[in-house]
Amino acid sequence: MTRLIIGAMVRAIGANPSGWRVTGAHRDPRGDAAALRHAAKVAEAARLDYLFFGDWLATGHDLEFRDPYLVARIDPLSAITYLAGVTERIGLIATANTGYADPYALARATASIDLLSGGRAGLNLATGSEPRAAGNHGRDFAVVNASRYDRAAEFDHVLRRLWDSFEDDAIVADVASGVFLDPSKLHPTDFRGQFLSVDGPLNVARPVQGHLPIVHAGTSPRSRLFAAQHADLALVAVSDLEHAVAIREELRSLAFESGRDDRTLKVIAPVLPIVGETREHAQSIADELSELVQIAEDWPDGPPQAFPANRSLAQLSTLVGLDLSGLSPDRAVTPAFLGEFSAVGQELVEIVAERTGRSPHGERPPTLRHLVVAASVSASIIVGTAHDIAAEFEAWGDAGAVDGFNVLSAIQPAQLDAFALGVVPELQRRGVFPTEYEGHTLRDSLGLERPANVHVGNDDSALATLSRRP
Ligand SMILES: Cc1cc2nc3c(=O)[nH]c(=O)nc-3n(C[C@H](O)[C@H](O)[C@H](O)COP(=O)(O)O)c2cc1C
Repeated sequence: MTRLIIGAMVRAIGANPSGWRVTGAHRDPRGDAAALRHAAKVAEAARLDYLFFGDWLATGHDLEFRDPYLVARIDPLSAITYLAGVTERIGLIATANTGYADPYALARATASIDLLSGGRAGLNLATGSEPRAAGNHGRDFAVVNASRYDRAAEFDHVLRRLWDSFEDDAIVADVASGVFLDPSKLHPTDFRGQFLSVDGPLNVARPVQGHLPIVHAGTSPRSRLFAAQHADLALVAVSDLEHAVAIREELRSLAFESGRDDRTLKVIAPVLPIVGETREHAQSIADELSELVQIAEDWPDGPPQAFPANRSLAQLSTLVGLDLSGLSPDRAVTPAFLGEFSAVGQELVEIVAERTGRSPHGERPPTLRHLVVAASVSASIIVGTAHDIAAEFEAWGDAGAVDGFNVLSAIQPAQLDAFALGVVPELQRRGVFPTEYEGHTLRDSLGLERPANVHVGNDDSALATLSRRP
């Protein structure tokens, strides 16, 4: 039996493109403070391991149609700092982009949050490939993009060196003698690399956790190598269980080859469960979400320029192998119509049936809209009761496909509440998720040791050479 790691991937207005349109959903980012507080309280009461905040360094009208939560959101370091003050046990992971962040400023902010939260902070190092981010930071995108993983490796090295500036017992604060600091235990960083140059030392005490747990999310082989060499949690996009097993094996062997204990690399998959009291109830929620996703044909005068091309009957036509132009998106897929579909089209119909309960042979057949949505919304969705979802999670853990899940909520707060109050107790009943926090820090929750300070037991002249080699 596997102890799963479970965190909530927080998207304040919901992770489904139409989640914000559902009655009762949080939809105005100006009210995120209350929404984030609520999410944190609910997740902590359910004993989730962490709240995870992604990031995106640009905005625009196109994002409204793709991932509306990206349009306007609280910056992740601000979010976790805020939540550190209203929670006590749950881990708090923020994303930073190594292409644009300044390592000294980031080491300082994250060490501070770790100290303020009693050792509950984690850091997701993204190399994000959004071209508009470059313009927002006065950088050349082509340069940033070409070298992003080399810079990320240097960045991780420098962060750890900065966090090691103070030995744990460097601050003496001895009232009797008047000695505040033992200067032999404060170490310069003195790093000169290809991309980064940092003198140090950092002006914040060593984080409670020594080094914050590092997360990395990506899809390319280079991303996987970076995760294997530098991360504690690898966040991977997987299509199915077999794919997940293969990716986890690959990551673990890369970690082993790079000289690590491969068990210290935890592989986490994002998943979007749609939870209902019965299977039919869950399917009706998924059905409503599909109905509320706008597709190109919803605009009588043509969709806005920024609208995604894949959310259209034109795109669906190529998948099902039929010309659907001019048809209504609400056209039912009847058995006769289905008979004309390609194999890919038939598979889409099966996905829709699994998610929404609609079948061409039933009373409520799927429509073309359902197929467009199933083809264009890429999240890994599981629809069912708490029992169904817990059983699926357990099966993935037992198959060695993942060490845990980052849980997305389609509708906030309703779906995070349903997961926390329904699925988590079911996972606990099955013995795959603990009922209490096991320790005090995020590392404790993740089963990770606190790393030693690189300066302890080392002589600094040897380190001077090391520090110049990322
Ligand atoms: C599950 C997952 C979550 C991600 N979250 C973020 C994020 O919050 N911010 C970001 O800039 N990039 C994020 N990324 C994108 C990666 O940082 C990277 O840009 C993308 O995977 C393409 O680069 P790659 O080919 O090196 O993997 C995420 C990727 C995955 C798979």
